[in-house]
Amino acid sequence: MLPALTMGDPAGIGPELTVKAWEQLRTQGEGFVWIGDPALIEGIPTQIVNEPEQAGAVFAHALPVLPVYLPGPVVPGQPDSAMAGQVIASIERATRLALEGRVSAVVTNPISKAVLKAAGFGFPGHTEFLASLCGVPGEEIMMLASPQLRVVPVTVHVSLREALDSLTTDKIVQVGKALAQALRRDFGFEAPRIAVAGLNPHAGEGGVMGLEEQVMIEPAIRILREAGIDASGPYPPDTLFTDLARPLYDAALCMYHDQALIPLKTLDMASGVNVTLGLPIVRTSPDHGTAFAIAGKNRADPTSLLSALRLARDLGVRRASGKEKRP
Ligand SMILES: NC(=O)C1=CN([C@@H]2O[C@H](COP(=O)(O)OP(=O)(O)OC[C@H]3O[C@@H](n4cnc5c(N)ncnc54)[C@H](O)[C@@H]3O)[C@@H](O)[C@H]2O)C=CC1
Ligand SMILES: NCC(=O)COP(=O)(O)O
Repeated sequence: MLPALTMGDPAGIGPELTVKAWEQLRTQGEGFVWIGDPALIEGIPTQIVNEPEQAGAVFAHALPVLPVYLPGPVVPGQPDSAMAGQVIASIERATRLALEGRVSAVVTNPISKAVLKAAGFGFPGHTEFLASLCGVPGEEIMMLASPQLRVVPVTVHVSLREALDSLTTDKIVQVGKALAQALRRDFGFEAPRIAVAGLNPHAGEGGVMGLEEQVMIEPAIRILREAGIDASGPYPPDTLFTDLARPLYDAALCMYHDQALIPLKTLDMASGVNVTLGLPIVRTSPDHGTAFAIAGKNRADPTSLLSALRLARDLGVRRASGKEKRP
């Protein structure tokens, strides 16, 4: 079974990444089925398939496409909210196929949150939309993973002010527990070590630089530890991601989006992968966005998409073997 790769924003770098991924994978016995408008694909052969099961036999000689036709022409770098319905339909179809067990995973090309919102899309991004499509709204966890670091932000796509207001002990515990479970199930850690970041400079320095560590984060760590999870901290965020610190934990639980994503992307944006934990299906994506400024210029680096496809395969294999072992 192959993963499904969604179209993403047609004016972004998704089509070019799809072409480059096909070129790299076609001789390696791996593949994917792309759900999008074949008119976006340039320079390589495409073949329309009616069912995802046909894609494996096609992949070595053409990009297999489950078609979703756009309502008009696309200019690279110029997003158009008139395309939003098809962008969303591609994600919906991939998810449905994954829930039906007909594709091994959903791998998403980047979408523009602002463009979709302008068209009335009611979700901050894929992460929340996929949880809703899978019938588990609120259980989604966003992880960014690279060979050097795994990070999970407790609060995600909200303003920094809103992130601070919405941070609670309960939320940190909920995300920490889900993270521990995913590290066991999906990443094979028997006793995962979770390093919890502080919120304030110097993790509050004993309350001199903020009280959130004492009133919110430390109690959460205690609850996680009482639940048998190897959580520790809160650690000063400025040294949590150094070369010396990273080998000491398997994932960092961070308090807000940029606390998590800045170190990951600075260390290795090319290999970073976004993984949605807490879903009944496997979903990965590149860690970057639509990169409109370079769309259509043959400058897009497919490494992150290739990493996302590889991780989707590995997670699928691990979940399948976990199921086999259960009584
Ligand atoms: N999973 C998703 O669908 C994601 C979507 N986005 C969306 O992407 C849009 C643009 O976001 P930005 O913050 O500008 O981030 P971005 O990742 O699109 O671009 C940041 C910088 O990195 C470069 N870049 C990104 N990917 C690249 C690649 N594969 N090869 C070469 N250069 C690359 C861009 O040219 C730009 O200079 C936003 O609308 C955002 O919502 C952002 C992150 C993830
Ligand atoms: N910054 C990460 C990000 O935007 C992920 O968005 P999505 O995968 O939820 O669409």
